[in-house]
Amino acid sequence: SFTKEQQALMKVIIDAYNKHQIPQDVAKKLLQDKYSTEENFLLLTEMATSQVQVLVEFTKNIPGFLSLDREDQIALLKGSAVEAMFLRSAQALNKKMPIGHTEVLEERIRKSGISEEFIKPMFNFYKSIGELHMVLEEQALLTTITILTPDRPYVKDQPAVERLQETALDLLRKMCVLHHPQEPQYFARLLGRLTELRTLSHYHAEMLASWRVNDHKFTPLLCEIWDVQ
Ligand SMILES: CC(C)c1onc(-c2c(Cl)cccc2Cl)c1COc1ccc(-c2ccc3c(C(=O)O)c[nH]c3c2)cc1
Repeated sequence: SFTKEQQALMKVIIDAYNKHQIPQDVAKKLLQDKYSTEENFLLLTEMATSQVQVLVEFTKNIPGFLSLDREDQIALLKGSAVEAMFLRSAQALNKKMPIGHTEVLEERIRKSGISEEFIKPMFNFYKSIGELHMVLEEQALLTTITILTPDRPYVKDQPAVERLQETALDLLRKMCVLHHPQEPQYFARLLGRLTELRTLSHYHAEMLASWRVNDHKFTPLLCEIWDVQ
């Protein structure tokens, strides 16, 4: 059973997760009929930029986040942006998006100039997330826990971040027991995805480098959060 504080925390996180979504008009652009590698890259850049804005707004709603040292807030956002976007794009690809959206997003990711060596682990991850059949609360808490990772580069007050992350981990553990009573290992499986996210984050740094070699341009927001250009 959940304490009063845990119920309040879950409500705040779920409301923020539902409130901060990519605007429909941006998501709809995925359906336009141009499928060149260039066009796919431009659309994905627009999605990522919109997703980062959504991520910043969501993060500001995490109880305790705005009380952290300001520079640590930036370090946590920069350190978790790629992982949070893997989780969000995984949920988009696995949820029954409006007809055709899922296939279109997958198609554009596969044909955006990402080399095959990264496509494989990326779509294995998407599949492994889909197989978990997470409920919304688990998705929102897993994203929260990823953002509140204490050992990101340049975080000064790690214990303060640890305390916030532990609160979210306690809540996620109970959520897993509630929604997956037949699977005592479910919580451990979810945390295993966080390890896979770190690996993907390293692949992503190489993806960025290879896009840049081919003179692909990113938006100012992405350049800032990914320290490129
Ligand atoms: C700069 C570009 C080329 C880039 O670089 N690395 C990655 C990238 C890639 Cl290719 C894969 C994983 C992570 C990253 Cl950062 C990307 C593209 O990133 C994204 C981010 C997020 C979405 C995304 C999210 C939600 C939804 C959604 C819903 O919620 O209803 C409906 N449509 C959605 C689309 C798509 C693409």
